[in-house]
Amino acid sequence: MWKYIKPYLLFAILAVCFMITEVSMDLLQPSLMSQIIDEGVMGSHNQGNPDLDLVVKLGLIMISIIVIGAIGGFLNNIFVQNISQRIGNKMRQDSFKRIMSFSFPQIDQFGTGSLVTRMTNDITQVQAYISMFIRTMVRTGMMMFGSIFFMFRLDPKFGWIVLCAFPFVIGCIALCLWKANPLFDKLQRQLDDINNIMQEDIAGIRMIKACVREVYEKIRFGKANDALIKTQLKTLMIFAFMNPIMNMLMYSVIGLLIHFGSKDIAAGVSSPGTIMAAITYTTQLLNAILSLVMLFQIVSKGLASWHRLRVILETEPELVDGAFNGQTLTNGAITFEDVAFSFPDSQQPVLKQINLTINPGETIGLMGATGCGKSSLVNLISRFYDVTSGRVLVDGVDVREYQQQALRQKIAVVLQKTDLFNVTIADNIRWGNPQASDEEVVDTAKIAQAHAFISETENGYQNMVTERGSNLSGGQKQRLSIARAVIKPADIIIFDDATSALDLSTESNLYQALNQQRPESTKIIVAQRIATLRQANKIVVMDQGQIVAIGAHDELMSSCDIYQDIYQSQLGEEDEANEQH
Ligand SMILES: Nc1ncnc2c1ncn2[C@@H]1O[C@H](COP(=O)(O)OP(=O)(O)OP(=O)(O)O)[C@@H](O)[C@H]1O
Repeated sequence: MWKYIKPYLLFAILAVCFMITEVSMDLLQPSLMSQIIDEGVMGSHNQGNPDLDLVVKLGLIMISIIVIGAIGGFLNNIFVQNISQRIGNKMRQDSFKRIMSFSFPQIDQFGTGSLVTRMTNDITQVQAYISMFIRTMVRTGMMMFGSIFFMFRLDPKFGWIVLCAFPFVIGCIALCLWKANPLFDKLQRQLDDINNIMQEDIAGIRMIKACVREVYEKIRFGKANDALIKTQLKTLMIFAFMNPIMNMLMYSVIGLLIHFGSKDIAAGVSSPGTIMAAITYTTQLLNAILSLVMLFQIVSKGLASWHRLRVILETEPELVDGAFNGQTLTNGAITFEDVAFSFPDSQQPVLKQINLTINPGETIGLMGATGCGKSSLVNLISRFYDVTSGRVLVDGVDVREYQQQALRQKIAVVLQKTDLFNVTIADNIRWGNPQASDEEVVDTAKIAQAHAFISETENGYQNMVTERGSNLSGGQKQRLSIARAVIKPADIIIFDDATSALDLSTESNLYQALNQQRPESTKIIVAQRIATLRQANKIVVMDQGQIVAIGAHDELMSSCDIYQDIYQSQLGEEDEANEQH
């Protein structure tokens, strides 16, 4: 936390100075008021005759004090808000940067909902904590000590009455915080749960409606929401007890002050102004204690949130950058050397003994039953995950030795799941290469077989894509994702089941155009359909995490049983594909 506060230390000191000014002015008021009553109105120094000149003079001083106090409070507020907003902003930026450097398993470990809660709600809590701390801590501390000091000055007896009430006040606050603190942690975790459900449900609303699961999801959300409300109410109940107890304590003190004060007035050793000032100081003290309670609540919440943020800020990225900047002699060569891979937290090997060499410019088809490890294998090339053993080399260099950005600059990937952004079609394509000209965008869309449908839309390339591409068909989304990858000047292009929503003719045109326009790029095509892979230089057949055969279509037809079985099961499609050629 110090790291974030340090740059604003001067501002914080100034804010404290303004607050001291405000509180000092507040503390002077009751004494002045007492003087106005005793000397001005009651004329205690003028044989009982009211001194109106003194009342006007002291009244003007009092107004000046109020104005100075208000200016101090105003400036303090501006400085404090400025500091807390800037600190929150910096924390948000740092957390975002750190999250961007996390590996996929690290993101999974936190959960998207929790990361969003930490970046939003937790940062707001920390901001509130910082501003309350600077503002209320100083104000409350000064008010408490100042009020007690002035009470002793008015009459030591009054000071002792207030001091005797203090152990009860502190005991009451300590008890409440001890009870409430664990609940603050719980509240944040329950907010995580709610955010997770909300995120899943809003993103998957179409599926929820399609499966008529609205009621189930409502119940699931309701349960999480109820749990949160229950904890919130528990916390509120704890603090709801506190205010009346504090009020009771302080009114008892006021009662005692009036009791002893009236006796002193009767005995002629005190005045009504003194009693009034003592009561005002007690009220100021009560308010200070009540804000202290609030401060403790916000500090406890803020600290719980800060702890959750720290976990993000102090989590080291799992994938450590290598030193290599990606300048190689060859472009697009890939080698798997004895690679094995398991997902973190899983003992089950997903890939075993993978040995494979892919030459620059080659087109490789990757096929096999669902779940056999095809995506896992291609994910190792971009270093989305690290191998468990063995090596993956890109252009002769182990991917772990690359600077991650330099490595990924060489590779364009079209993932199985299409993610488009809420910008224009042109900008979605340009995402792969922000420097690309309008002409390049159109040329790439033509390769991806997207130009025709884009041209038919009302605004063409300037048409907005709605969130997650919900205004496009599955095949259109896939084609835009392909265009986004192809526009990137990469040596390697990976299609991970990227054309599953395209008909065979469109798919065939796409690969033909790609081979013509980008002959030098190495292409890896993961697909289930043999028709998709027939033009590949080599087809790699996988089964249960292992490579069981490598060869061209005709070779595999005569030597690989698994390939033959897949061929037989897709015979209808094959005929259609032959017709396309
Ligand atoms: N993030 C993950 N954590 C743990 N296990 C995973 C993860 N992703 C995939 N798996 C498991 O790893 C295995 C291989 O998955 P992978 O996605 O590589 O298969 P695939 O051949 O690409 O499948 P498909 O053709 O269905 O896309 C599967 O058994 C899957 O359950």
